[in-house]
Order: sequence, then C-alpha cells, then structure tokens
Amino acid sequence: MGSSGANTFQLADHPKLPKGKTIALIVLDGWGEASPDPYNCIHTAETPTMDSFKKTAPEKWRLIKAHGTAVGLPSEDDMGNSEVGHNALGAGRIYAQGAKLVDFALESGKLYDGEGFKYIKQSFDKGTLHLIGLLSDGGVHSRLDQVQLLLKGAAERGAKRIRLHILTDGRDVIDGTSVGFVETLENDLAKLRENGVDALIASGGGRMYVTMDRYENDWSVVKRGWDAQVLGEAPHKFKSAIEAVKKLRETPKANDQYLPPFVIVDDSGKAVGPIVDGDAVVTFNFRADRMTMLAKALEYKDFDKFDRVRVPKINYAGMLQYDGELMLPSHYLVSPPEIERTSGEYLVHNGVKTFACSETVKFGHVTFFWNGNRSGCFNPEMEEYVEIPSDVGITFNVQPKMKALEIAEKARDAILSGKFHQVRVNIPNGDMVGHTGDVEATVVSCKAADEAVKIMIDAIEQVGGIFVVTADHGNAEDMVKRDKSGKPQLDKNGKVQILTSHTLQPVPIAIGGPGLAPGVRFRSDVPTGGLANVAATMINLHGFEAPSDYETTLIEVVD
Ligand SMILES: O=C(O)[C@H](O)COP(=O)(O)O
Ligand SMILES: [Mn+2]
Ligand SMILES: [Mn+2]
Repeated sequence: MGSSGANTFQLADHPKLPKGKTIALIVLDGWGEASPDPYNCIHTAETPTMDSFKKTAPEKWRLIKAHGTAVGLPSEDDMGNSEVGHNALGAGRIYAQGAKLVDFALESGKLYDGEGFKYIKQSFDKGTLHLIGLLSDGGVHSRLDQVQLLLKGAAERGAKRIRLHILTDGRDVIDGTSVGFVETLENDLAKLRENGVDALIASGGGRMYVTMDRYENDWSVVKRGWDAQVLGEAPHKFKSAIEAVKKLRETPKANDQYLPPFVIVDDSGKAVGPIVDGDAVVTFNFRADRMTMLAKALEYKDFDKFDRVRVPKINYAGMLQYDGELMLPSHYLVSPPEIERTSGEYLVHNGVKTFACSETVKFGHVTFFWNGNRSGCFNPEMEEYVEIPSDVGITFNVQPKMKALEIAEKARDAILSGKFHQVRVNIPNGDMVGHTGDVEATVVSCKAADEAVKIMIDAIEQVGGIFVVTADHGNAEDMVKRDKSGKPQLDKNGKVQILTSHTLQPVPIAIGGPGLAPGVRFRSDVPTGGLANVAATMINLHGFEAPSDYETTLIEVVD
C-alpha cells in the first residue's frame, strides 16, 4: 500500500452489498449524546427526525467515540474538534494529530533540528522573532504550554528579541479565561527579560474578530490582525496586555472571542512590536483552517484580498504546514500528519461520484479536512463541491438557522438528480450557535438542523437510497461547565458558567433508508468504535470492501 497509481486504489467488491446506491452522508457539527438536562439543547429542542432513528430502528443506531485518542489527540481529556473529527471520518484511520506531533517535537527537541526552525533562526541575530496565535489551553488550535516551551527553546537558541501577538479564545475555553492566560505568559516573558531577552506582548485581539477567520469568509478579520501585528496600528493602545484585556472586557457584553484589536505601545506611544524586514514570524497554531488566510497574507507575493500597505521581508514558518496541496506555508516547524489514501480518493478511483456541500464556515470541513487537509477535488469529473455563502459579520445566535435549509435543499437536488452516489454535507448549526453560548438560540439551531436532516432523508426515500447520519463531536448537548458530580458550576458572582466549547461526549450514528440491504445492522463486537470506523462503513455501503488498513467497519450483513 501507499505506492502511487490507479491499482493501489482498486477496491474489492463487497460480497453481499450492492453498488450504485445513492447515500446521503450527513454530519451534524457539534451534535453529541448526553442525558436529558436543561443545558442539553438537543434534548430541549424538537428533533423528531433524529429522535425517530433511535426509537424506530435501535439496531441501526449507536454511539461512537469522537474525542481523545479515538481521533488522534494526546489524551482522553481532549475534547473532539472538527479538524480531527473530519480527518478521522474521511480517512478511516487514526493519525497522531497536530497537538500530539508538536508535543513529540518539543519533548524530543526535534523541532529545533528541523528545517523550519533553522530557517527562522537566521533572523535571530539582527531581527525579532514574532509568535502569532491563539492564547489558550483548549488544545483545538494551539496550546499555551507549547508556546511556553517554544519561547524558552527559541531564547536558549539565540532569539534576543521576541514579540507575541496574541488572540484571545473564550470559544474552546470559558469566556474570561484570557486574563489568566495573559498573566501566565507575562510571567514567562518577565523571566526571559531577567535573562536578557527583550520579550514582550506586542498586540492582540479576540480570535473571531481578529485574524482567525476561515475558508475566506471575511477577510476584514485577517486585515484587522495584519494592521495590529504587522503595521502596529489598532484602535486601542495600551501599555500592557493585561491592562488591555481587562479594560476591553469591561465593555458591556465584551467577550474574549470578539475583543477588538489592540497594540501595546511604549512610553512615547510607539507600538512595541510591528513586524519589519529581517524579522522571523511563527504562527503557532497547529490547526490549519483558521491560520491559512494569515499564512497566505504573510507568504504570497501576489495577494489582493486586502491592502497590506507594507509587506515585510520575513522568514516565516507555520507551526505545521497547513495545506499540503498548496504547500502553505512553505516553511514549518513540525511536519503535519501524512494523511493519505483517504476514502474520497478511493471512491473516485472506483466509480463512486460524490457531491459535497456546506456553508462557508464549514465548507472546508467536508472537503479539505475530509480529504486529509488537502484543497480541491481529486477528480473534478467525479466530484462536485458546493459552497453556500455564510452570513458575514454576525454571531450566529442572531441567525441560528444559518444556512441549514439551503444546504439541505442543495443536497436534496443532488440526491434527486441521480448524478451522485455519495451526497455529503455538514450541517453547522449545533456547533456554530453552541459556540456563542446562547442556550435559547442553540435550541433553535438544533431544531433547524433536524429539519434539514428530514429534507435529505425524504429525498433518500424518493430515490430508494441509504442515509448515514452522524456528527463530528459534541457541543450543543451540553452548554454548561460542570463540577465533578455533574452539577452546573457557578462563577464567583454565583452565575452559571456557560460552556461555549466542544465536549467529551460520544456522537450518534444512524443508518437506514429503503436502499439499505435487509440484514444490515451494527455489529456488536466494535463497542469502542469511533469516527474513524465510519469510512470503512461507507465504503461497504457503496458496495466495496474497505482497504485492509482502515479501521474496521461498523456494520455486518446477516442473512
Ligand atoms: O474554530 C472553531 O470554531 C473552534 O475552535 C472549534 O470548532 P470546530 O472544531 O467545530 O471548527
Ligand atoms: Mn465541528
Ligand atoms: Mn466547533
């Protein structure tokens, strides 16, 4: 396995299951399973379609793991996320993911021997080392302990002037935790300064308003970051990052996710750390989707997404390479997981035609992440990818239905067209609205997701097809931080602490539809099955045996 050429991808016929069925593969983003509870928005919402699967065909409904080691994360305390979830769903195998690879590289010191570090090190003598990324211990896009190690390691290896450009979280972690993270970082920087390294925080802003847009939904987000990080310009100026975050959080309804951009200035009002010619820059997020746009702005010569004003000549490296197809960025500190021979690639070589669709904010999830962090199709004659433009400049609790209906209608048309064998969608609502922490809106979002499922299931009924409905990780099923006994935790003002993040919960998977061969049911001997088992299951339902190194199928056919 692993050699190139079409034969590598030839799949054996499944002994019992037919080819040519139309299969709807529906991924509900952020839809986990948890006990009934007022903070379980999926339970509170009317979700008759999702409920019916479990009730009417329990042998075709089960739970699968979507967090921790089942999706290649370092530990069972790591919640699932879209990147690792969709990687596992699409690739059918469990890869050590970015978080883990960076841990290894830092622990072993290999990070410092790599080409990427040598490249940025060229600037240490005369230039500044800038680190840009999400300041959080969420472990989804980045981890603070890794940044701390990198800072120390870079200083020990000759970095004399270091500037941090921080993005506050409040999405993968509780809102308000930014203050503590900044304090921790400031302590480390103070120690570096004691040792003669000129190390400071230079700029910042909330991740959803500054820098971390994804899939080119809204370039103004990246521009705000560029202005602060590169040009040293922002509407808010402070003497220290702690003061900045505390002050900006005093505004009514302020939220770590959406803090406005700020720069740190010296006594004369001058920004302490714009990026200039000769500097080195590292974007320290290991996850790709929300760093790719900045990587393009930092790396591309031809760039027309916004006016960069000044394009410094820098040595830039990503923590990882974010896009293997675009080779972006060209320099990186840690090699990404080599996710190859994904199910999508097998399908195009075996005559299975695919349609994939979501709205912008999740479009790359069912395409780029699905295909192992690879842009574009494998074969445009076999695949059609459709992106529905997301609303721009709003938080999704304002519009909790998002584009669920539009996605479902596009999928319905694709199913009814008879042109595709696999119609794959991501329905974002539970996740994107769940991240806002707005419980009422999340309930509305779950209902909308359920309605979208119904539209697609009805189309599958019409064409005699099959459906597979699952999710990539939990979110909307638990919207509160809990103590060890499971009770909602209160903050120091006695207010319930809302959970905006994903969870550790398993997710459901349901199969059905008139085209499902009689006798197909879930095996009982894969009790610890997870997202990575779905690819082999899908390949079987398309009428083929899965590749031998894929995680095993979840289904069996009884006579
Ligand atoms: O990037 C985000 O929106 C969150 O950090 C993680 O959410 P996702 O993994 O569902 O995209
Ligand atoms: Mn997700
Ligand atoms: Mn999410």
